[in-house]
Amino acid sequence: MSASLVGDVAVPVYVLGGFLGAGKTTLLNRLMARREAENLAVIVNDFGAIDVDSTLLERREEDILSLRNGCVCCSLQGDLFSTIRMLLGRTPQPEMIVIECSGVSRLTDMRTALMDSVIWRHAALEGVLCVVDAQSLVVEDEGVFDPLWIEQIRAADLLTLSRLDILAPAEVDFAHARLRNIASGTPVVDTPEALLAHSALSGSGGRRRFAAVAAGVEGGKAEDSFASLAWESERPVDLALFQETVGRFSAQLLRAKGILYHAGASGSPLLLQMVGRRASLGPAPDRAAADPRTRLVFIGRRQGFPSGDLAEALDRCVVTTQE
Ligand SMILES: Nc1nc2c(ncn2[C@@H]2O[C@H](COP(=O)(O)OP(=O)(O)OP(=O)(O)O)[C@@H](O)[C@H]2O)c(=O)[nH]1
Repeated sequence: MSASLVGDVAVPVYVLGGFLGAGKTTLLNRLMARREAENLAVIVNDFGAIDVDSTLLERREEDILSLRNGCVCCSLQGDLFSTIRMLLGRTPQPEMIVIECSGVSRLTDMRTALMDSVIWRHAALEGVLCVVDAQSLVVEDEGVFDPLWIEQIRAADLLTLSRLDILAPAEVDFAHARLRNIASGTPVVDTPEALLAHSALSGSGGRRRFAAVAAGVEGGKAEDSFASLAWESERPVDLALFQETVGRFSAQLLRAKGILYHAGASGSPLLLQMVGRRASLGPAPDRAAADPRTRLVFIGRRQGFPSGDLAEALDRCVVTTQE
């Protein structure tokens, strides 16, 4: 790294991780809304080939940098370092860099990557935060928890639960208890305010703690166990047929998201969000109109991922004649 590119004080870096659809982007939006005045830079990593997350972030475009089609913890590590270097070369430098990992990033690998001796001196990892879907903690059997999900939870300095708003009080207690079983001793905070006040995110304790908890993890790249399909269309889709198609494939998918242009009466773009079997179609953010095409990403386990069949079925949803 060229000395002329960097300042004297290391820029703090925060890693935001969590499994597919856990609520990372939602939380980031909430955190950024509370730190509006600051000169934050956000690096968003989408596992799929289409960048959906930066469309969903309510922040000035120049603050958000997108890395897609892989994971920043492994295949996109070189791109991550180049992006951090580029940010450090800005005048003024960002006050803080937040990296939103893809849902299949291994957080221990992120720690190791960011401990690179040169990067560390100029962009210092202050804390790793993991968002955990409380609803999954409540409804899933412990035996089916994904090993990557467990790894992400255990690698974090700080945990936060999402979807508490849709759980009953007893379920919230149950989710907390289950989380303590997986990662006893790691602090858990429930609100953005508490998160921002926490030492692991305020620069007062993260680095020391970080050094203490860094640990190796066996095995190949986490992303090798997952596959994604990026599907785009210039023409609108038939909404009913699309919904039926996604429903049919949902058992083979872990996550789907993106912008949908349909042939319905209003024609305004929709935002698809599917996490596990839970799917919703709501109004797309205004900035989606800058790129008036349907652009969707589907993610599942590599084994048995229905890439070809799903792409063909989606192609059949495209409206070819005016009805
Ligand atoms: N009710 C409720 N819904 C939430 C909460 N957090 C996230 N969601 C919803 O869960 C879906 C996925 O949220 P995202 O924030 O996009 O999740 P993500 O972890 O960024 O997803 P990936 O980057 O694709 O892994 C969206 O439909 C959100 O609106 C929450 O605290 N409560």
